[in-house]
Amino acid sequence: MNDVPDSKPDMRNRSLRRRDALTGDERRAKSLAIATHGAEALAAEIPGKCVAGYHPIRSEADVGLLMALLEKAGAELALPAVIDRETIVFRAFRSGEELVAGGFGTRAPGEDAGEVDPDILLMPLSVFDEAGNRIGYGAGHYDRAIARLAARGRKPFLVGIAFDLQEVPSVPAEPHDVPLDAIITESGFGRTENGD
Ligand SMILES: Nc1nc2c(c(=O)[nH]1)N(C=O)[C@@H](CNc1ccc(C(=O)N[C@@H](CCC(=O)O)C(=O)O)cc1)CN2
Ligand SMILES: Nc1ncnc2c1ncn2[C@@H]1O[C@H](COP(=O)(O)OP(=O)(O)OP(=O)(O)O)[C@@H](O)[C@H]1O
Repeated sequence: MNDVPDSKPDMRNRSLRRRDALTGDERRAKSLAIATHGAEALAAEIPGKCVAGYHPIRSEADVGLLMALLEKAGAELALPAVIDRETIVFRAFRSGEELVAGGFGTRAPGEDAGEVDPDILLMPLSVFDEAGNRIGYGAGHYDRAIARLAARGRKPFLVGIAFDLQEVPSVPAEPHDVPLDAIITESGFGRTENGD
């Protein structure tokens, strides 16, 4: 046996291969369960809060229904838009509003939508562990957005969104990585040790 730790890209590739192998029906059923768990856990504290979700790409969990439920519970919504290779911003959004190409295959509100600082980030994950360490797609977009919000004194509640099959025993954390406060999968909503 060897004790060499897995590289982040290897862990990401393996996890994304498992996620890609889900059927459309499985993804829809699991996304529905994620919406139910997320709405139940977050609805009470949501009125007036700004929640940034995402428009799914590749085989990501679809948080469209969760966003709509949170909007109904009183949330303002936002979606990320890529403005350059290193930077995403969050733009205000209402369910059903038209979106434009948002970079990297994503869809986002256009430039005329107001830029907002979210209170809650629903973050798509490639890989995660129980402690709330995560790997995204490797661009550092979310890490930098969180650092930028922190520099303005904002500390959004970070909620990872993934399927159970994306969990691993341990994700190697680097100094710039900010751990998740909570994780929602099809089996439930769980706060991590950071999210108390
Ligand atoms: N749905 C969704 N929207 C999002 C993100 C996301 O992860 N998911 N983002 C999260 O930051 C930002 C966009 N950044 C992205 C950065 C890279 C890739 C991507 O697919 N990159 C590589 C794959 C890398 C790999 O497989 O190792 C590619 O282009 O193929 C996608 C989005 C904001 N919006
Ligand atoms: N706060 C930051 N400031 C500057 N560079 C950063 C910051 N956070 C991450 N980066 C850079 O971004 C790159 C990708 O980081 P990492 O591998 O952690 O991506 P990731 O967590 O998969 O991406 P994401 O945050 O978009 O989900 C790295 O080269 C890293 O140095």
